[in-house]
Amino acid sequence: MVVCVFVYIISSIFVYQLSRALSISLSSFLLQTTTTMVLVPKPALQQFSFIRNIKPTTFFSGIPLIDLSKPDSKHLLVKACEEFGFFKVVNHGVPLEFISKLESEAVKFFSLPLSEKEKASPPNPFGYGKKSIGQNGDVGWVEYLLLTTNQESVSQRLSSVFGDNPEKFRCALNDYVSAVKKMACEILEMMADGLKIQNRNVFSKLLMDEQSDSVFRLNHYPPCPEIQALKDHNMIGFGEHTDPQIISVLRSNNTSGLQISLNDGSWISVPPDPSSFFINVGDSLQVMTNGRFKSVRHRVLANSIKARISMIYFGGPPLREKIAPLPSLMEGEESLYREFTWFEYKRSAYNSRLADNKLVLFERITAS
Ligand SMILES: C=C1C[C@]23C[C@@]1(O)CC[C@H]2[C@@]12CC[C@H](O)[C@@](C)(C(=O)O1)[C@H]2[C@@H]3C(=O)O
Ligand SMILES: O=C(O)CCC(=O)C(=O)O
Ligand SMILES: [Fe+2]
Repeated sequence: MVVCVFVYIISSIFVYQLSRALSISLSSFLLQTTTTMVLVPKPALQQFSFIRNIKPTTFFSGIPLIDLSKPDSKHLLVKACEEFGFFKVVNHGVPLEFISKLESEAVKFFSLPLSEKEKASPPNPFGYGKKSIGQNGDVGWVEYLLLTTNQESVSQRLSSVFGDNPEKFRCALNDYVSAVKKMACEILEMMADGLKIQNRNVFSKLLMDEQSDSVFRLNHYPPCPEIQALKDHNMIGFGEHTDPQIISVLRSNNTSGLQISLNDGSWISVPPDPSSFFINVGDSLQVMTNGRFKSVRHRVLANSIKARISMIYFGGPPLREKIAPLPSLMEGEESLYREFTWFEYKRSAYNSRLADNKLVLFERITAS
């Protein structure tokens, strides 16, 4: 009893201190972008989510590393998708020039005054967004640009933001997306080989389809100096989730923040590497492999000192495509999921919160 009262008092003091720490930061503050310092009206930090750090951030050294120039890598690839649903690739063949050109366009865009960036709002389905993620109440310490990879439709709103030279942005985007899509298809073909599937295009053809519903995203996480005062707390930049598509290809600058969840539910920090790509298995690939590959739960924590910029290509199938476990992978197993179209899944995923398990609605109820 005495212990309970003591714990209650201590935790009340802690909650009070934390809420004070957050409310102190309610006046205006400087938001630093990578190139400029701008005075912005002070966001109420209480609106953001925080997580408690159990131990200081240590980088995980066990992230599978796949060298795409080695044909043998297909077995390592399969192992990585089964164990982590996540791996890093080197010798990827994407020209560094394409990466740096798009990164500098992204930095230029995010350094614009808010009123200019907001000309490309709202982000539904494509455009500029800030703080709000999706349409169901999720928030993060992030601003972003969501784009379709369909070349013709980089929207008019973006052209107005890129004013004098929208072609430069469009060109950097097209070069980057084409190269990354090619790499994603090579990876998917190596996966199919590694899984001994006869048709090695079974996954890649979905991204190659003219109607492929793929998305591209630029995220900018400004530094948040105020979290330094919180010592054992971190602010969420992008809340935990799995990506709904088949495969996601992520590249970031040299700022940390990305974490993935392991099978035991623990979170590990991914050391940033601007010259490599990180690959996530998405929900749709989990279904097509009947759960053999795991779609990885991941999140991004805000950094107190440095801005993080990430660019992610989400390779998705055409809307009409039926998604179901591949018969050749079932080997007498029961299907864990009922068949659905990508349209159905996307609609359901986009009606859910970031952290929700979106596949649960599509699982088959088994007899046991
Ligand atoms: C809260 C949401 C944002 C999201 C749509 C959703 O309702 C659930 C999935 C989210 C996600 C995660 C991966 C990609 O960043 C994204 C573009 C996607 O396809 O699914 C986002 C969606 C979004 O930001 O609109
Ligand atoms: O910005 C990042 O590093 C990851 C963001 C992410 O997971 C997403 O946009 O789906
Ligand atoms: Fe993601």
